[in-house]
Amino acid sequence: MLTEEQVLNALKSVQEPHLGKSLVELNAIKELKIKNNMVSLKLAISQPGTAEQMQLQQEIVTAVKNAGAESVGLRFEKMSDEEVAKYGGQAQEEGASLLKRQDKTNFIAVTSGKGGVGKSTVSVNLATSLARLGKKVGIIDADIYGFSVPDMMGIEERPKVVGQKIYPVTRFDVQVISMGFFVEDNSPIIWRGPMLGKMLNNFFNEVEWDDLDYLILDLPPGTGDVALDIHSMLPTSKEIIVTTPHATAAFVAARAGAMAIKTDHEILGVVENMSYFESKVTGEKEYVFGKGGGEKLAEELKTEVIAQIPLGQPEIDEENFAPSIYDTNHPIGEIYMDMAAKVVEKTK
Ligand SMILES: Nc1ncnc2c1ncn2[C@@H]1O[C@H](COP(=O)(O)OP(=O)(O)OP(=O)(O)O)[C@@H](O)[C@H]1O
Repeated sequence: MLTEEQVLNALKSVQEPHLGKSLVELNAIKELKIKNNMVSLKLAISQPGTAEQMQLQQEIVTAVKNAGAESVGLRFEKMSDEEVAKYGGQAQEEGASLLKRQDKTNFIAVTSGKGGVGKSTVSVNLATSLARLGKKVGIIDADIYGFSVPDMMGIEERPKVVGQKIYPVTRFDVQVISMGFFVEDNSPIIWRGPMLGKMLNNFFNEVEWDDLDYLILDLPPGTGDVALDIHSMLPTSKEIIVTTPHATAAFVAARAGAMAIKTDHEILGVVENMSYFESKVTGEKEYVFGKGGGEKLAEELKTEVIAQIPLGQPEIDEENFAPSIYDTNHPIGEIYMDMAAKVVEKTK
């Protein structure tokens, strides 16, 4: 069994990037929990949200894993100015980077255990509905293995690039950035882990986001590298988990949820998609994919079901073509508006 002492020992060799002293020497470890060899750490550093933090994260994870940890969850906070001054550094000026605006922007990661359950559909409709409620909203299509947000929202243009800066495309008052904007002809991309994290980091730092109340992250399904990257890059991000009502789907989704719990991320709720089919004629509900998966998952993750979305398709609007966006007067559009209102309530 891994002990606190072993973890601290391992961290003696890791230096705070801006102060040039070890994390232990700086008293930077504010919280250390170990459960079944899974380590969770809270650290105070002088300049959170910089590229150096990414480097530091990797060093910490490597060191603690080498000491015997199975997984390492990290949270960062800003060291007090007094401490920074004491250790010989200078407090950093507030910059424009999104990662430094975590107090102003609510980051909401939309995840699922497996593909095809409607995670992207939920993400784009949540984003659009929040914008319809008057919120300033952005969305990052981080589902690098299957980016679909531009198509779903009917976006044909590409972001403007001026020098080093990328300007998101705005559609339905939502600022949109997708991996799909940066690959030619839908060609399949094979991403290596570090490249992926780097790309995401660019999305946070090099995209000129306008003010944002909400940034929705459409993550790849599962509990892989990207989910982990997001968890450590955005300590304040909250999570919505999408599942279908099928028991197996809910079981797989529970794993994605377990990751959020392990890394201390708040789960805003479960969305059960494809919950039922409602007959337009009789109004009768048919539970095509089973029943109760969302409820069961919510119970397991100690959260609630914030929406049950039936099977259905948006009306096609030739003028304003967006194949996956529901209108506010569509019954499913109304469900999404209710869900967005719940999200606003929960993130107040
Ligand atoms: N409630 C629904 N009723 C009918 N079709 C739906 C519903 N939700 C999603 N779909 C359809 O199911 C397919 C998969 O949805 P979507 O791409 O949103 O899933 P995903 O979980 O993001 O998948 P992936 O991880 O593969 O990107 C799409 O064709 C979408 O239009």
